[in-house]
Amino acid sequence: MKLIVGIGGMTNGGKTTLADGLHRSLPNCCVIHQDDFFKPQDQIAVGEDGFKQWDVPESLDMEAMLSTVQAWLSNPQKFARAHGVNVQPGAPDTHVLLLEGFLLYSYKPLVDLYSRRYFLTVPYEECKWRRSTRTYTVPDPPGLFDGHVWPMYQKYKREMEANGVDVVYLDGTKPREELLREVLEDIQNSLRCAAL
Ligand SMILES: Nc1ncnc2c1ncn2[C@@H]1O[C@H](COP(=O)(O)OP(=O)(O)OP(=O)(O)O)[C@@H](O)[C@H]1O
Ligand SMILES: NC(=O)c1ccc[n+]([C@@H]2O[C@H](CO)[C@@H](O)[C@H]2O)c1
Ligand SMILES: [Mg+2]
Repeated sequence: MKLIVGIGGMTNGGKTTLADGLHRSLPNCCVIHQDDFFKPQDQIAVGEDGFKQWDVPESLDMEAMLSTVQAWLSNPQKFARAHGVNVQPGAPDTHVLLLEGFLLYSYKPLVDLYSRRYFLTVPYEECKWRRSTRTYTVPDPPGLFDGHVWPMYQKYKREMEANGVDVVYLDGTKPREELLREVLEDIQNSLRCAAL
């Protein structure tokens, strides 16, 4: 049985933290990080606002991300081994793929492949504060959060809702352990239901 789970939501909602926790807790579980599919810096458009447009789907090579998902789908055992995930010999033949990223539900060819779509959010002030503590491979220039990151987040979330994408919202201000427990139980339930 194969289950694809999306850990999506806003920047600094806690997606990578949650995905890492799930990865450690679930057997035969692989993770694909959307941030690994950013195009090189010189291919990122500069908007009329003067900011590099990182937070739009065009900044990501989503075809490459889809190919990676297809490689997992065609042979999850082989994919797991190639990515250093121990395949449990005696365990039921159950494989989970976690996709983790900030624009998971805006790319049509992927959107129907998820068995479950989570969406982490925190309030604006918390998001802005957490972001200010981070240094990305290309550090945020002054004003990027309010000028680009936040408006694009709102735009693509509105679009997702208008398209009727079914997501489970998670409150990213809850303690890490609580979020992990909640989502882990939910995934384990899905696995049990799918096995019936
Ligand atoms: N449940 C939580 N409560 C408080 N802080 C958290 C929680 N989860 C993660 N954090 C902190 O918030 C910051 C962002 O976490 P994380 O990197 O997991 O988020 P992300 O959604 O993957 O962000 P990015 O947009 O950079 O991919 C980190 O400093 C992390 O330690
Ligand atoms: N990983 C990167 O190459 C990169 C470069 C510049 C900005 N970002 C930010 O990452 C966040 C998603 O995790 C987005 O909000 C980008 O702004 C990433
Ligand atoms: Mg992250």
